[in-house]
Amino acid sequence: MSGSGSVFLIGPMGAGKSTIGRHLAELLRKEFVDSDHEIERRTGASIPLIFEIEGEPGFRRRESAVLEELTARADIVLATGGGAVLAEDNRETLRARGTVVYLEAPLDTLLARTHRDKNRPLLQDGDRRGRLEEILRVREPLYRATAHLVVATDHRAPAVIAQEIAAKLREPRAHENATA
Ligand SMILES: Nc1ncnc2c1ncn2[C@@H]1O[C@H](COP(=O)(O)OP(=O)(O)OP(=O)(O)O)[C@@H](O)[C@H]1O
Ligand SMILES: O=C(O)C1=C[C@@H](O)[C@@H](O)[C@H](O)C1
Ligand SMILES: [Mg+2]
Repeated sequence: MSGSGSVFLIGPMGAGKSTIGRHLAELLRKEFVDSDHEIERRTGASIPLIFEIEGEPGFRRRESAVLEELTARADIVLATGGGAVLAEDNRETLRARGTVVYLEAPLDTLLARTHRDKNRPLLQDGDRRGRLEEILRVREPLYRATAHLVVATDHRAPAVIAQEIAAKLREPRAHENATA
């Protein structure tokens, strides 16, 4: 963890990174930035279209470039994309430049929260449960290894979770807990 004052939210699709991030930024009086939105803004294309044209590898290259830039900023709350932890460079950068908070939720909750959304190309059609299960199997250890703090998000409103994160961030040394 650095002294940048920035907070980076990680976790799978539907964990609430974008939603909770906005609340948290307001509470902490920091700027809120969403890396998925930033990628869309810079390319002028939606995430599904980027996946369609450039494939997942193309999207991941854009994601890493945007993360490299955004994580260098001080005093922001950053909602990362669900796959941000897949690249080792991203994991190292996140951990070194801010306090990393893993928002976790059980599979059924994640499925319910991403049920209607058409903006997540990795969860369209077919066996959504099977795909999300596989995604979690691969990523869960990476989320844990990258996080300074782990926060459960099930059965609680985003604003309440944001308050809990803000309180934890105020605890001396709490965010120094290394899970890696
Ligand atoms: N704690 C919560 N309780 C109930 N619903 C929630 C909670 N957090 C988020 N949601 C809802 O779940 C959906 C997904 O949340 P959000 O878009 O913030 O997830 P995300 O982690 O940013 O996902 P992605 O990685 O795909 O960007 C939204 O409709 C949001 O309103
Ligand atoms: O979990 C993922 O791999 C993704 C999550 C979203 O935030 C977007 O970054 C994109 O849909 C990919
Ligand atoms: Mg999001």
